[in-house]
Formats: sequence, C-alpha cells, structure tokens
Amino acid sequence: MITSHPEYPKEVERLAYTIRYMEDILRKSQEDLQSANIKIQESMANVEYLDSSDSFINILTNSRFFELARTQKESLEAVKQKPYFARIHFQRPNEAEEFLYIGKTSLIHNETFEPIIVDWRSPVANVYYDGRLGDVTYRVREEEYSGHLFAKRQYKIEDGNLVSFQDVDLTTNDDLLQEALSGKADVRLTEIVATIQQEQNEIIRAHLRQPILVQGAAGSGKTTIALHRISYFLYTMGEHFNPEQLMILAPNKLFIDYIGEVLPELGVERICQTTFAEYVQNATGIKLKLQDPNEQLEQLIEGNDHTLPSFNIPKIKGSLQYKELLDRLIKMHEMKLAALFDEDVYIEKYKIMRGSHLKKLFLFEFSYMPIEKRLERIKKVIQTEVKRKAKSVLSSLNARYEEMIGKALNGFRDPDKRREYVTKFIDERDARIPQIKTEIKSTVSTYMRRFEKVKIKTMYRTFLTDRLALRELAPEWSFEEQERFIQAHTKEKWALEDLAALFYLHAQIKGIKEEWKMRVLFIDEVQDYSLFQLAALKSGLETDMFTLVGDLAQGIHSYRSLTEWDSVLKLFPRANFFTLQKSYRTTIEIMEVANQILAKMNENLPLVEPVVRHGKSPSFVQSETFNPKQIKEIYESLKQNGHHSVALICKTSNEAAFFTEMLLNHDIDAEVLTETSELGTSKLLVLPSHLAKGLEFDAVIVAAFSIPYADTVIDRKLLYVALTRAMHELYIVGPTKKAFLL
Ligand SMILES: Nc1ncnc2c1ncn2[C@@H]1O[C@H](COP(=O)(O)OP(=O)(O)OP(=O)(O)O)[C@@H](O)[C@H]1O
Repeated sequence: MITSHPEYPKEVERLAYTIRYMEDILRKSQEDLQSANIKIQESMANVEYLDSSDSFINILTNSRFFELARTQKESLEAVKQKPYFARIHFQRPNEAEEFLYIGKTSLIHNETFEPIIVDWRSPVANVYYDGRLGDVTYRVREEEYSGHLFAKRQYKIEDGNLVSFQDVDLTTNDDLLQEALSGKADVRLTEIVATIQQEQNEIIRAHLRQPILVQGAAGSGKTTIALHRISYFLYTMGEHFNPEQLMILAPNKLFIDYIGEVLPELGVERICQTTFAEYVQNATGIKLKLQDPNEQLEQLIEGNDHTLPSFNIPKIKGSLQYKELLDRLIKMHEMKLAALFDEDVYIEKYKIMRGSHLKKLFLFEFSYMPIEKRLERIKKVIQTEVKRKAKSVLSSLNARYEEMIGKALNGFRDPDKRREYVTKFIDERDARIPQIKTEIKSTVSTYMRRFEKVKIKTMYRTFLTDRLALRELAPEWSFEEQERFIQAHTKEKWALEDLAALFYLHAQIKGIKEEWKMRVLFIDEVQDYSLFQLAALKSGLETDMFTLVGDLAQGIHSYRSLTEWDSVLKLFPRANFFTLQKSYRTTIEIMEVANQILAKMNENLPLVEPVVRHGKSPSFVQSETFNPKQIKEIYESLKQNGHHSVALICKTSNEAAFFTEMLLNHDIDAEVLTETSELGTSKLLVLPSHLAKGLEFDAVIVAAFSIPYADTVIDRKLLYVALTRAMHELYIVGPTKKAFLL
C-alpha cells in the first residue's frame, strides 16, 4: 500500500502545494492577466534559475506555465490535474541537494524563484531520461554540466490525486512503461513524456540543427518520437523559429487525423501538418488531379505478376538521375533565356546597358537565385540604370538642340533660311523629347517582354511528351526506353512521382514563396519517399534540417521509393543515423509471428525485440471463404475482452469494401476506412493493409481469401504491416496458414 510508504504524507503535501500554487497563479492571472505577466517577467529578469548559464529569455521560456496561463486556460486546467510525473533527487557540484519535479510545463515560484515544476524538455530533465544513476552530465546549449543523480521517482496522479509512486533504478521493472503499454488504444496516438526510453530520448534530443535519420522497427515509437522532437525543438529553439516554419509530412489525411491530437497536448500549435502531395500543390500553386497513389500498388498486389519491368517509370521518376535530366531541362531553358540578352538596352538610339553585362548577371552573379527571380532582379537593375541615365540622355539631347538652334541662329544670313532651320530644330526637339520621355517609361518593360514567364506544368508536360527534346536530354537511355517513356505519357495523367519534378522545377525556376518556405521538416514513413522527393525538398527549401523516420521493412511502395538508407545519408551528409530495435506496441506473442515474416525479407533487418509484455497467442482461424458470421463472433469476443479499437485488415481496398458490405448485410457494425475517413472506435474498422500503415489498434483481424499473401517483396511487407498493427490481440483468418506465409 502506497499510503504506508514513509514519504507518502510528504508527497501528498507536495502535490497539494503545487496544485494550490497553480490555482493561485490561475486566479491572479485571471484577475489581471496582462499586468501579472509583466510583473512576473520583470521580477525574473535578474534571476539565475536552474542552469547558471540560462539567459533571461531562456528563463521565460522555461517558465511556460505563465505563457500557458496567458494563452490556454484549458490545457492549464489539464496540467493542474497532473502537474508532474516524475522527480529527480539531484545535486550540482557545491550546491545543496534538490528535488526537481518534472512535468509537461514549468512553473517557478514568483517570489522565491524555486522551480516548482521543471519542464520535461529543459536541459536538466535530460538526466531523468538518460538512464543512469550516479554521476551524470547534461548539456545547456553547447556547455556540459555535471551533477549527481541520487534517485528517480515516478508518480501516478489522477484528477489531482496521488495514486501511487515508485522509485526507479536499473533493476526495477519500469512499471509506468508496462502500464502505459497495456493501455487501450482509442485510435489516437498519445504523448509519452512520462515513459520516454533512453534510446528514444537520444533521438528526441539529438542535435537540433542537424538532420537525423531513424530506421525503427514497427512500433518502436518513430511517429511518437518525431512528435516529441517537434515539441522539444520549439521549446529549445523557439527564439529562432516560428512554429509556422516547421512542417510534418505524413502519408495521408487519415494519418494526420491520427497524430493530430498529440501535438497540442505537447504544447505544439500552428505547425504545418500535411501530405507531400498537398504541400507541393500549395507551394507551387499547381493544382492537379492526381492518380490515386495507391492505385499502382493495388494493381501490383492484385496482379499475379509481381515482377516489375526493368524500365520502371515511377522508380526512374524518383531517382537522382531523373533530377539530372531535369537539371538539363532547366539549363536548356536558362540558356534560351540567356541568348535573349544578346540585345543591348536602348533608349531611342542611346545605349543604356550592354546585354552582355546583363547576361553575366543572369548566368553568374545571380545564379544562386531561381531563374525568374534573377530576371526580376535584372529588371530592377535596368530600371535603376534607366532612371540614372534618362536625365543625362534628356539633358544632353536638349543641349544638342540648343547648340543646333544657336548655330542656325548665327549661321544663316538669309532670314528665311534661318527661320526655316530654327523652326525645324525646335519642332524636331519638341516632338522627340516627349517621345523619348514616353520611351523611357516603357524601356524596361519593352526589354523584359522577351523573357516570357513559363508555366511549370506546361513546361513539364512538354518535357514528358517531346520526343526530340528527350533524345537530347536523356541520351543515356536506349531508343526503346525513350519510346516507352514518351508512350507512357501520351494521355495526360498525373502521378505522385511527378510532384517531386514539378516542385523541383518550380523551386529552380520560380522559387518557393516565403510562406511555404519551411525551414524544419519532419517526415514520417520516409521509406515511402523517393530520393528525388527528398532532394527536391532539400534544395527547394534550402535547408537540411530534416528529421526522417521510417522502416524499410514496411516499404510497401518500394517499386517507386527507397530500398536502402545509404543514398539518403549521402544526400544528407551531416545526418546522424539511429536505429530502434524495440517495439513498444505489440506483445511478445504477436511479435513472434511478425518476426517470422520479417526474417523472410531481403532487407537484412534484425528481428524486432518486443518489450516484455505478454498477451494472448495469435489465433489462426481456418475458413475457405469470407464468412461474416465468423468475423462477427471474433469481433464480439474481442469486444468482450475489453478492446476499444478493432480492425479487420485486408490485402486490397476492393476486398475491404466488399467485406464491409457483407458484414453490414449481416448486421455487423462495420465501416470501411478510406484516406479521408474519420477514425473512431465504435465500429469494426475495415481497411487495406497499405492504409493501416502507421496506425495501431487494440486488436486486429488479418484476413485474406481470394488473393493470398505471396512470398514476394511487396506481399511480405504488406503482411508485416498488417500483423504489426495489433497491440494486444491478433486473429488470422483465411484458407491456410500458407496464405499468410506461415
Ligand atoms: N516510451 C514509450 N512509452 C509508452 N508508450 C510508447 C513508448 N514508445 C512508444 N510507445 C507506444 O508504442 C506505440 C507505437 O508507437 P509509434 O506508432 O510511434 O511507433 P512507430 O515506430 O511509428 O510504428 P510503425 O512503424 O509501426 O508506424 C504507440 O502506442 C506509442 O504510444
């Protein structure tokens, strides 16, 4: 009984004190939010708290509680119910021992400056996650600090009441983790700040200005870690980056919905959460009717022939060779424009600028800019020059006419002739000067008119269909390959793999608008990207601050995407590479089955280690055809076992739709999930394996009838994805175990 623990009364008092203080702050801040905030900031201005090197700004960001008080009353209320989840007993050199309580936000006493709660993202909190007890170090910015960690304690607090607490050391089983993992999924990812593991903590806090790439097993927490890293990033780098400059790319809308609620819980608002396809269309302004990205996959799955042609167009379009081809196309366009500078800039017959000089600016000095941005700059250069020279053109012309008129006045004895010439010069001047003035106004636009702006979509479409141009641009392709490429594009169709090309061309030719120029990217399921997609983002956004997480074993789109990480590491030479081998999602029993499939793959990935959590052994239920009654029985027993979310995972979308219809006809509350569906738990969710990627459910029924899983690259991965979605219970339903490669 926790109540008999000698420190129980002290802990209860501490919790009460914390909540009281929070209520106090809340009340005060409500009374006079603004002035309280200013007062707090002022009073803290000269304080050194926690880390002696912390700046005032840092103290303010540490003291997020006040910010929260200002902006979000609701989340503050939530924090109040569970102000902290852990405590460290810590001592810095030559200082007194202290107890630091770690929570989701920080709170500092505004008179004593005592840290009542320390934010989980603050430097010192790192020692909580870092594993070891004893002498430890942690970093504040680039400086290392040391200290002694005596003990770590974890708390379970519910509705503001202390339920239990426990000291943690290396030998204690991490009960909080066990408890967190045995929980029920409500088809939403949750925050895990209380139970972040050492290997995960390393990734969350890995060098923020450097790219990282994580190969992580199914259920190892990749998505969760990416989201926590965003939270950590904004906490630590909030002074330098706005949330709007951060973007998380997810595979589909269903997935965005799935992760959507965790970010606010982690104190992250306003970051861009989207899919690659949506982002590219927004950033380029090019709207396309895209082929369903899963259509090709489905064709591959349903077809009997799983071997791809050697000249596989989606794969080519994802390669760096394709980027090279487009570079040649861009160069061609650039040279065509450069040739237009062969003409000089004139106002009437006065040369204002040499074309060769402008060409040099275009090709060299401004070459760091996108092509059309260079033209805009050159236009400005000409404008300035015209403005500068127009005056002198006019004054020298006026002077010349003055001179000519003077000469005519003095040069002719015959008054008629004199009048004739003087009048002629005056008339000429009076006609010419206004004409020149008009010309001055239009010189720049007349000169620039020759540089027509391209429509990227049209340019790319021409590239896809122009035989002669392709021969010039892709001489390394055989005649047959060139023909295949052209023929594949006779009908106008747009596929996901074309988006990287469009984005790249747009970035190089027009440039990405500031509002879409993300500076920090987080990409989940990165194994489904092509190298060119990543390269296009990196060069178009001019940043390499990418957090990339993925799993090659789940690379079901490998006919067009990545199959290894080496090339990614070459593309991001500054990247740190991490691997995660432990799965937190699945029970040992389920992972054993999934590992059998993993072992059959070519990727040479080590088997996944489940964290120690036992459950029911997966059941195989034999059935020749899809039998809704049988599924109903399984579903009902799973519900009886207390599972919230249950999914029936099929091989294809067609099967999913067909099975759902049969289930509904038998009064089973089923719902087929598509990319745009909303996730709920009240029904039996039916979905194809490729859509289930990234999601998780309490219990899963994997079914395959007419199209069994074959021992092919794609099928092994699809099956592996399906099996690893289950947290607690798994059923496999089909004609034979062989249909599931078992
Ligand atoms: N340290 C942890 N404490 C508690 N739960 C955790 C921890 N790490 C991961 N989990 C849980 O494990 C599950 C899997 O996490 P997540 O979905 O992030 O994994 P993933 O690597 O992205 O999986 P997949 O590759 O299959 O999509 C989630 O329910 C997550 O909450």
